[in-house]
Amino acid sequence: MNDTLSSIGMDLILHGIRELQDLRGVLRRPQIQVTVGLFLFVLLCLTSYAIMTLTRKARMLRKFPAAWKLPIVGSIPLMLGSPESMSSRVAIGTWLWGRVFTFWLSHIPYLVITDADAVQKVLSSTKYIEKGKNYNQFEWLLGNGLITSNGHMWKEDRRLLSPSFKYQRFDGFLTYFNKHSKILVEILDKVFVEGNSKKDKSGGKEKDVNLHPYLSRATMDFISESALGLDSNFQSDIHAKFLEGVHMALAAVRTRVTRPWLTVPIIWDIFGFGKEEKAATAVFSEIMNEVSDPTNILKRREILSNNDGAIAGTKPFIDALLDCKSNKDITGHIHTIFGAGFETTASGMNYTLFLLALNPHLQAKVHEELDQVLGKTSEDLDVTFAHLADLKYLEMCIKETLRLFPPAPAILRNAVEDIPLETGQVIPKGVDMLFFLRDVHLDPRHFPNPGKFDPDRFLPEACASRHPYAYIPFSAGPRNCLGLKYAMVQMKCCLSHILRHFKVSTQQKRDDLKIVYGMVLETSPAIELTLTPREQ
Ligand code: HEM
Repeated sequence: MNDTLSSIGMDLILHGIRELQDLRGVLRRPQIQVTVGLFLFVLLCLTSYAIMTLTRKARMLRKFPAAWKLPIVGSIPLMLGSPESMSSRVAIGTWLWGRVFTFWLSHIPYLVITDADAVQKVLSSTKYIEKGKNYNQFEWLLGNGLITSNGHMWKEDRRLLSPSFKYQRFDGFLTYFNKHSKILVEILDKVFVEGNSKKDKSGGKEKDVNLHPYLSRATMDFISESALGLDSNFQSDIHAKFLEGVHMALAAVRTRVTRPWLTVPIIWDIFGFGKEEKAATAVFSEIMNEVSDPTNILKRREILSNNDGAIAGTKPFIDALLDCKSNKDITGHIHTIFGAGFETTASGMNYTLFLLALNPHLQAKVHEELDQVLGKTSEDLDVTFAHLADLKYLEMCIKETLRLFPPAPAILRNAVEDIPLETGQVIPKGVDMLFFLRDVHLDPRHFPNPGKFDPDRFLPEACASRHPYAYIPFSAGPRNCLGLKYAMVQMKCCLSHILRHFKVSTQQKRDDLKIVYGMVLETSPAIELTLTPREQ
């Protein structure tokens, strides 16, 4: 009996193999290959057409204007082109389809939002605080903490971190900001005054210099000491490799953001991006492991218990974190604060200096204010909170800069439920919403002649009558930037030191620069400036 069964089984297997061989033979014929290929293609087109038109999401999204789309690839062809042209393509999209439109990344729909009313509807709500799906690719920089977390975890983290970002706690931070700003001024003095900047070969004139790396290193020192209470001395050259790594990794993020079809892991690796990205992020991780090493945390605990090394009144972020259950949690939060806090403020300051260089008459007003508030002499002076409160025009210049060059150019949210808009349209549950902050800021309904650099837009009376969500460089609502006040104090303090000592000029024009949307807003080419001592 068993023999009969096994021989039948054997026959069946042999029969199956023969059938497969026949099928392979058939499939080898070119006509059949073309037919099967065509069949699969049509099937794929029909499936993708069905997803883009018949699903619940698609039917609800039909109420919104939509970017042109094709079966299978969706609106991806509109993304082809250099990363530098992405910002102008968003602007063209806004012009063609309005301030809320749908964009299909293959079969995945996104809603691009740059309308202040729609922004307010989503960002002001405590319900719509879930981040979009794409944040995991930023984990190397931002850690696995507040910025990338969702739901219950986010609420816990926000509750834990919020007290340490209270304005009253920043008194001590000013000590750090003053100390490292003075070091920065000394370094810049060497670069520009002691002739270390390269001469322009053609005219023998001083060549403009990219200040961004100097500003980044200074902001790393600010954040390092504010977070840990320990001086990591990033402005010395030891960490030069680190910035290189960060900028390489940011370039990889730019590629990911602007060419999402490359980010399928296998394609990413085949094109060699994976290797490059790993090498770049490894440099950053190395530094992160060093600064947020548990031994540093222990050292900080020791300083606090001995109370001998801490600057009086200074409470670094880590003090608020020492209640965390594990050192691993503390390390994660420190990583997030670092990642969020250095490139953003370095960019904000670089763009402010650039726009003041292009507008010497406005720069003169800043200098006048600095002379009035801080005194004309170049004597060593620490900027205090009282000074900062009086530096109103400088603050208006920074705010206007963040409107035109918001360092964090875009944010993502996921619709955890249907979101009805005032217009009658409903954002369907599950769709990712993409907010381009610079494009929100360039709406002429809220900022007439939007491209013009005009700090007076931030006079109190002008702000009072403006739409509350027309200006959102730090995002807005319950999930806004926790470091907003910290960032403003830090940028004002550091810029007042730089501008007290130097006049800033540039040979570049605004039109020479292309805006590049990545994780941080960049320009191509990089901004280059010349600093001249004011006392000369
Ligand atoms: C000019 C400087 C800065 C700008 C323009 C800026 C902008 C932003 C934006 C737009 C977000 C929202 C991100 C999103 O929803 O995806 C954000 C979140 C955040 N920022 Fe900033 N930021 C700046 C500086 C800082 C600094 C210096 C720190 C820390 C010291 C910081 C800490 C954070 C944190 C922790 C979050 C996450 C908040 C949450 O999800 O609850 N930021 N920032």
